[in-house]
Amino acid sequence: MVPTMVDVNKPSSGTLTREANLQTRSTGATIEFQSVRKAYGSVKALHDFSLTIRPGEFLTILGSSGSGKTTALNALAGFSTADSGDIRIDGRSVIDEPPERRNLGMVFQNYSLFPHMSVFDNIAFPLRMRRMPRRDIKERVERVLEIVRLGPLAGRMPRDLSGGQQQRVAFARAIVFEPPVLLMDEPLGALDLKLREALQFEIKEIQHQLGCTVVYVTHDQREALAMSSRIVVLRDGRIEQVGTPSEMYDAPQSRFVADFIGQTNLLAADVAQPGSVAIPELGVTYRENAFTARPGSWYASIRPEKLQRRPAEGPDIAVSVTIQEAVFLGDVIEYSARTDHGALIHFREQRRDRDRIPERGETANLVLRPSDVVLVPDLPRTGR
Ligand SMILES: Nc1ncnc2c1ncn2[C@@H]1O[C@H](COP(=O)(O)OP(=O)(O)OP(=O)(O)O)[C@@H](O)[C@H]1O
Repeated sequence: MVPTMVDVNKPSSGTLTREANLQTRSTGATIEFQSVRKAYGSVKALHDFSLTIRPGEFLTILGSSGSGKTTALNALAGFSTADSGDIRIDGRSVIDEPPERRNLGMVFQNYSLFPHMSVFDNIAFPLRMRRMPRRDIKERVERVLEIVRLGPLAGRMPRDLSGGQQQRVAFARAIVFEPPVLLMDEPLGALDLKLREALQFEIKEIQHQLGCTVVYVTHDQREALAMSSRIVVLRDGRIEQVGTPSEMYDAPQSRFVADFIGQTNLLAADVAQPGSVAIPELGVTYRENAFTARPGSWYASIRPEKLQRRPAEGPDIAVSVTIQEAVFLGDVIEYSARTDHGALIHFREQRRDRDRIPERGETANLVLRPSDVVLVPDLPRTGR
């Protein structure tokens, strides 16, 4: 699929020279999905998918296996045709255009390098397809090799590279023609954790410099939180929530998102009247002044770091627990504990010097602020 990635008819606008300062460039395109639908037989892979991605945004499509992430990306790339709806890049409908005319850079999980070409030739390929003069090709490839820190390996063949290096080459090849949009489908999925984290950082840095719009697909919520300007959570082909990483973490709008992004404690909660909340498994009832949830059944989402062993103050909620397990993670200790009302909850503490770690069977008093409890509805699965 790689040879068809580039638009041979339309050379890229800017020319990257040695003098070019990448940091001043901003070439990202606006992408609009308008009511895109796609079904495979009776499976509705994407329902009425509408989303506007802003120029230069790093937008991550996050969801579990089968939620429709790749379907959305493939519709944008042109590898599959939407059943209905429109997709626009900078206002221009691309829905009837083949992939090679959409001018998108792409990186996939399986590096898909040309095995018979050197690193240099792999990266030069999109430029040769565009019939760029030789000297310009050399300049650009060398510059991009520098960006991905592979200069010394220009002459190597892909089989002589590590997985991380191969993925850097794939990335270099995707950005060498300065596409206004870069699509990435689980690009780091095959790499080990340390390398993945290092490359996450590098990709972010480079995207900042290039200013291109990135649409990134992953099922890894940590990766989504680390990299994105905004995240779209997909569930069964529908958008469950769109927001910045901190919005998704601090203000999930459903039980599903609260559970999917980060760790949390989810406990049944009853709102008797606006402002009065009972969480029976914690044995607490409290008032929340700034609170607007309708009376009825909700879930309380409480992040583990919000539960603290400290004296209660003012309106704080106090919960008495018995420690079950303490997991030592270096700078942080993670605990599981049982409340006096039978619920298993998790809390997390920064470790300070010489802190004694409570042991299994010890009791502890945990405290949290009412504003740290996020009430979320349990939206049912909608089905396909
Ligand atoms: N070519 C196809 N034929 C039939 N069903 C398909 C096809 N491609 C995808 N599907 C179905 O559409 C749904 C969405 O698939 P999609 O590949 O978009 O999910 P995904 O979120 O990318 O999953 P994963 O993380 O596993 O790649 C799934 O139920 C899948 O089985």
